[in-house]
Amino acid sequence: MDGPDGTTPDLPDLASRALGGSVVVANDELFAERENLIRPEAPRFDSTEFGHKGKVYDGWETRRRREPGHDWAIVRLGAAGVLDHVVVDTAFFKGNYPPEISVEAASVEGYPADLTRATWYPVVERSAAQGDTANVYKVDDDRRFTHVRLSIFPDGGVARLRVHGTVVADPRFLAGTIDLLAAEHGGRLVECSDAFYASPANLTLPGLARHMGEGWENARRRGGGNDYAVFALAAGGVPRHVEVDTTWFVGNAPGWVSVSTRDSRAGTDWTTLLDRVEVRPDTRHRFLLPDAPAADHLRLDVFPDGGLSRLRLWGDLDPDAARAARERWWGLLPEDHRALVADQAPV
Ligand SMILES: NC(=O)NC(NC(N)=O)C(=O)[O-]
Repeated sequence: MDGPDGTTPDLPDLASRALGGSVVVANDELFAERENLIRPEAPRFDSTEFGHKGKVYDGWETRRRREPGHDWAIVRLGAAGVLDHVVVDTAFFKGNYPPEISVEAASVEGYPADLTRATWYPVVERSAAQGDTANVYKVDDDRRFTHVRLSIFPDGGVARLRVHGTVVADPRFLAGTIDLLAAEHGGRLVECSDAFYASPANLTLPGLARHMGEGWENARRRGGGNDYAVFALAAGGVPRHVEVDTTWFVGNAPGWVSVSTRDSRAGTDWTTLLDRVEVRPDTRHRFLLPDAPAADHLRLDVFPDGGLSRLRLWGDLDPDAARAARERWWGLLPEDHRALVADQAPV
């Protein structure tokens, strides 16, 4: 189902700090720090809070411009990918929002010091923005980008920048035994029974959860049945072991869990890898998966309900998936990036 203006809903925010994004540089941030732009949580506002430089805002805010020009900030995406839509959220910026914005994107190899010298491609033309509004802009560009540059005309404040899209991992780093479920590798939530408090997509974020709110939490189940989540793996591969982390879930961990996989490439049905097993609260469990078949989807069942903070499926890409990942990456690289890594072209 489409979202507003043909956007695809439920795609991850590639810029989010939760995925490792960073606001690398901005030309000005006198009133409010650029880093706020990519905080994962919703922006907040306290009408009574003033600091040394003026009203405190949970966002990025530049000073009133007294000369021609405009303000800008560059964001390194936590995970590179193909962009679907950008949200420029001006929440609480009412008399000081930018009336117009534009967004460009770049595909950068390595870690250059000066990102202003990258090749920047327009992905959202200069467009009107409203104050105190989550402004949504569709992106129609099939290339894979690593960075975005938000420009605001002429100046003002933006609470959050969300860059929703599909992760396309660099296949050179998908070697060896990796977490086949990780969002940063391209793993994604396909469906779930209940995300009342927080989405199961959180289970695939990098690092450990810092509190219960960073995991998946469903509501207390009052009827029959059990809660579940289905994920597409980053790429097809052979699972070695699974990590089921209930850390922070003390009074609301599941009683039992099971894990199944299937290979949609071969059209196979679900195979149970981990039969219903009892789990403990606040514990990182690891279960070996000997003789697991190749798979590209995973289903987690929790009984009867309950939350987890992380789910990892460690395994190795199979040769077909590794080849497909390299061809996809190469096909989506912008021309200037392809020229830099010509020796990496798939054979
Ligand atoms: N009340 C304000 O927001 N004023 C100014 N901004 C801050 N942060 O104080 C301004 O001029 O945009």
